[in-house]
Amino acid sequence: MNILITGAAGKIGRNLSQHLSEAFHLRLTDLNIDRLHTYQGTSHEIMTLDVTDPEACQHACEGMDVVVHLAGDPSPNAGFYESLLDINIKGTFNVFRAAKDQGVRRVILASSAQTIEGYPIDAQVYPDMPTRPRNLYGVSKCFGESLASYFAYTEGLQSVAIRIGAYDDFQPDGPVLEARDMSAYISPADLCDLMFKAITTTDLEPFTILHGISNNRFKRLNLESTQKQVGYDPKSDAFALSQIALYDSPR
Ligand SMILES: NC(=O)C1=CN([C@@H]2O[C@H](COP(=O)(O)OP(=O)(O)OC[C@H]3O[C@@H](n4cnc5c(N)ncnc54)[C@H](O)[C@@H]3O)[C@@H](O)[C@H]2O)C=CC1
Ligand SMILES: O=C(O)[C@H]1OC(=O)[C@H](O)[C@@H](O)[C@@H]1O
Repeated sequence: MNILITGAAGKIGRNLSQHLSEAFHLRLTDLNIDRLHTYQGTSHEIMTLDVTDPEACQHACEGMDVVVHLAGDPSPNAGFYESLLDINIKGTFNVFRAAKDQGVRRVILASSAQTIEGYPIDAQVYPDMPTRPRNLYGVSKCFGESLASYFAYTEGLQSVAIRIGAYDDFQPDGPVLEARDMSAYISPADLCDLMFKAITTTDLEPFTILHGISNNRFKRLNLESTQKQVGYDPKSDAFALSQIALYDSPR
């Protein structure tokens, strides 16, 4: 299977690319490909891609089976005109448009827990509840989900939106996470597992929303449908990790 990854040089992209490189042929793209030099001379491709350029997106999607769209401004404080409009909104449209035009079978979108962050902190959110973003970054991810649904049901391009939570490598000597971030936490290993399953599961609906958090004792997003739809089996629990951190290395 040929897989295009946008934003492959970013925090999530570097980890995911490494994980997927054993099983698939990858076309790794980013605005800045310096951090992808380790793939030079391998069977994988490296390509500079600015997702705000529609023609370049068409070229990048040629011959691909699946697109994993990670490129974007990941900051919940990002400004609308400063970056969200061009990168997260127009860029995401360019990637979906090109994927459809070039015959890609499935697009996986890096959506976010920020699509529902406006719900009260003690509410657990299910995928079929209306979105409730608390910032314009979350709004840009809601746009991405609507776009994915449009391409799925109107244009026949299967799509999956993964609402990624607080992605991080838990460092025992790092800062203590707040309760919300622990309930929305996803470990790199769990996200890699979920992405792999989003790529390989065959019997999905045209458009699917998956919840990307770990098996945290208290969960900001409910995992039942995600587990059922793709067999997601998360192993990490931020609350357990944090107790280990608190007891093992007093801060
Ligand atoms: N890190 C997290 O906790 C979460 C991240 N996400 C989403 O996952 C995706 C990846 O996030 P991270 O890896 O954390 O962010 P990151 O900032 O580390 O990586 C994003 C990558 O996109 C690239 N990029 C930016 N503008 C571009 C453009 N115009 N064309 C092509 N590439 C461009 C950057 O060079 C960077 O390598 C983003 O879409 C983000 O919104 C969603 C939920 C949580
Ligand atoms: O909701 C969250 O915790 C995360 O969501 C996101 O989409 C952001 O990119 C990341 O900076 C946040 O930490």
